[in-house]
Amino acid sequence: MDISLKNVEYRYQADSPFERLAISDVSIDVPSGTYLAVIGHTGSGKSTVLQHLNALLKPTKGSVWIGSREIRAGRKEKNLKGVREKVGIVFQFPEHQLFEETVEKDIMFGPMNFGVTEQEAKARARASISLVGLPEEILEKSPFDLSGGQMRRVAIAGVLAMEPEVIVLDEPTAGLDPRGRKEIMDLFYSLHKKRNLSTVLVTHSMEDAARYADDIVVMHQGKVFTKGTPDEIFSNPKALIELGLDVPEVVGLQLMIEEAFGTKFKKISLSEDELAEMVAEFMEGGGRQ
Ligand SMILES: Nc1ncnc2c1ncn2[C@@H]1O[C@H](COP(=O)(O)OP(=O)(O)OP(=O)(O)O)[C@@H](O)[C@H]1O
Repeated sequence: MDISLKNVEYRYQADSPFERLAISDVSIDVPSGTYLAVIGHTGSGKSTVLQHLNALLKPTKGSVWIGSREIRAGRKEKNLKGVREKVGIVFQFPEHQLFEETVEKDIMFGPMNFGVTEQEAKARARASISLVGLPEEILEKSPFDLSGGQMRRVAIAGVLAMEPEVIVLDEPTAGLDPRGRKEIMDLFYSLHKKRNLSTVLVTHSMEDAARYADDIVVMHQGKVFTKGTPDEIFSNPKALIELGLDVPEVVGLQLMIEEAFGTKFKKISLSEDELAEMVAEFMEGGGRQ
């Protein structure tokens, strides 16, 4: 299922004295099966964009296509259950939304809310708990007896149990230790690859954007500043640094070497091996390229 934002504007509390323009003229495509990262400084509009992807917010100008359904500004939209079911959002700290007395009931809640039978919801709970790498026994436990990392996985299992066609991740690893972060990011990447699950990742981590995404959108002050492949985006690291963003460590190293020698590499690379080769060549040439 493709998703497409076309010239979207969104104003919070529109037509009130508290109106606030959050995003404007935002056009973003998420073709079926792609992995898109959305990066940008705090307040640049990432979460606002994200909530348009399953019609939690409706544009105040422009339109959003979610599969064959168009959500257009100024039009009353009825029955959005269908699109909400197909686009699962993992919000920041999703474990804060756990509330049932057992893990199983928590995971079953979403599917049953969308009309899935109890038996089918139970089967989905078993399947999704194993997808997130937890043992089946955990289904009988209270979510509140689990560790923080396990709670996060249970909350993610709840979204996966909806069997979405697109998954949207808002800083899904916030608050986890580095190992937990990598495990969760690898889990989403393998779901993306194995099931061709379209994935949209909102992140402050340039490393994750560079490592996992096919395409990156950089938001700045409510607009799309630039978009492209990781190689394209990070080939101009100074533009990102001027926006107050980090760059991946390997790109930062290249900038440091360039500054130290006062010369430029022919290109910026995201691969550590390529960097090692470039540095070797650079040194052989006496620090000139
Ligand atoms: N509920 C709201 N009411 C009014 N203004 C809001 C609301 N939510 C966000 N905004 C404003 O909209 C703009 C974009 O915010 P948004 O949360 O989309 O940015 P963000 O890039 O996701 O930030 P962060 O990285 O901090 O999550 C900001 O100016 C913000 O203050």
